[in-house]
Amino acid sequence: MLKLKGFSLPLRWTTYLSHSFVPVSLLMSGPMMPTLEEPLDGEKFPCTSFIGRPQRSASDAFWPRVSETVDHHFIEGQQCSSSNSFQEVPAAWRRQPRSKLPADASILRRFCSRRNHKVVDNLYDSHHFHFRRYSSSSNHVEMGDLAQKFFRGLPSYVKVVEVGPRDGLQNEKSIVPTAVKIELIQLLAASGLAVVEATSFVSPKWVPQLADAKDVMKAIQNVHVARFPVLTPNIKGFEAAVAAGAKEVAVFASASESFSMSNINCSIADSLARYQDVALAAKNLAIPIRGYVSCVVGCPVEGAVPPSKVAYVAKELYDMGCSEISLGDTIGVGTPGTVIPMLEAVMSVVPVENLAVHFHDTYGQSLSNILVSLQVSNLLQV
Ligand SMILES: CC(C)(COP(=O)([O-])OP(=O)([O-])OC[C@H]1O[C@@H](n2cnc3c(N)ncnc32)[C@H](O)[C@@H]1OP(=O)([O-])[O-])[C@@H](O)C(=O)NCCC(=O)NCCSC(=O)C[C@@](C)(O)CC(=O)[O-]
Repeated sequence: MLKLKGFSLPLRWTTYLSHSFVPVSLLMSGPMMPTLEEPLDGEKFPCTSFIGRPQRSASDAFWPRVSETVDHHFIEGQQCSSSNSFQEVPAAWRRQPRSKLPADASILRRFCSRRNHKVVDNLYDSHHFHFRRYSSSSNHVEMGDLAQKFFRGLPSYVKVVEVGPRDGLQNEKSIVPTAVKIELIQLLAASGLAVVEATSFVSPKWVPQLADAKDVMKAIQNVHVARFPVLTPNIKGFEAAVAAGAKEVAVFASASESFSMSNINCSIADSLARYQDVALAAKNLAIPIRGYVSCVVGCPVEGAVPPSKVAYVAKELYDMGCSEISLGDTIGVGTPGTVIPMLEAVMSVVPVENLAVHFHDTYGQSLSNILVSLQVSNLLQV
């Protein structure tokens, strides 16, 4: 919990990376693969019963929650969580809750500025740190060489898209005051984050938490240090977003039919048709549009999702004009063993420069998934 303007802000950080991927075809070879573990056994992931619930108006009606203690934890000094998570988290995959979370705005500032270095810089800093540590000791010269070889396989540039104010807050039951959201966005931007996904122009009946999207956008119009894309599920949302001052939008499809129905109340095909309209309108106004694909490795209802389905949806979004396709492990069930073949399939149809990854940390796999994604994207550059 963060306290901002006297309000306890239940932040949920989502890691969303966009970076220069490089097409790769020989991904499954290498000594790493046999040691990979799956957090869940079998084809089916744990099911939730939220599909087909008559009551969809509550913000958590389609996103099952985990308890606060499971949900909030830190990985390498960052608060990570998954808003789109299962209720049942296998005990073996639970992490210890962080006992001391930042408690006021000044701590949030420190926290935010540290996060500015997260994933991009934290990832690299920690790698460099390990490398220096190993190579500074004569006992570890060999390890230094190994580390050097290993980390040479990472891209030199990674773009981070912060999605906390949107993805982090969208499932919170208690409505976060608009002023708190605005301050959060301002602080994130002030910390140096170049892209902060600010809110969603979705139906307030489906996501009451973000019903103040217009007011939030209005209040950040004078913040010029960052870009503030917003989610738009249809042309109505797009028009409202543009009227509110949005200069970038994102559409969100799914690789799972069940999830598509549950999330946006239509089939994958219908959603793609809707997004065609949004993409056309965005093109006419020269507004950059990004596309998410949800459930890229697993769906809470359908279980494992075939990489070919992800590739299909990603390609459709790319072809209609999405300049960046974000591949979302919506429920955090991905592991390097499932993420790599998925990336391989998508990279065979969408240029790697146009891909991004979005991992939830439900089972503590997000950092390893990010790492393999970076490695996969850079493999041909090594
Ligand atoms: C898509 C709809 C709108 C379809 O919802 P629907 O009920 O099928 O829509 P409808 O066209 O029948 O309209 C119903 C009502 O909603 C209104 N409406 C219709 N559109 C809008 C709009 N844009 N903004 C405001 N209001 C809207 C519309 O005007 C009407 O109002 P009424 O006449 O009943 O008063 C709904 O299902 C919806 O809003 N879903 C959004 C759900 C959502 O935001 N989910 C979380 C997104 S996160 C995600 O998907 C994953 C991601 C991106 O994080 C990556 C990852 O982790 O995988």
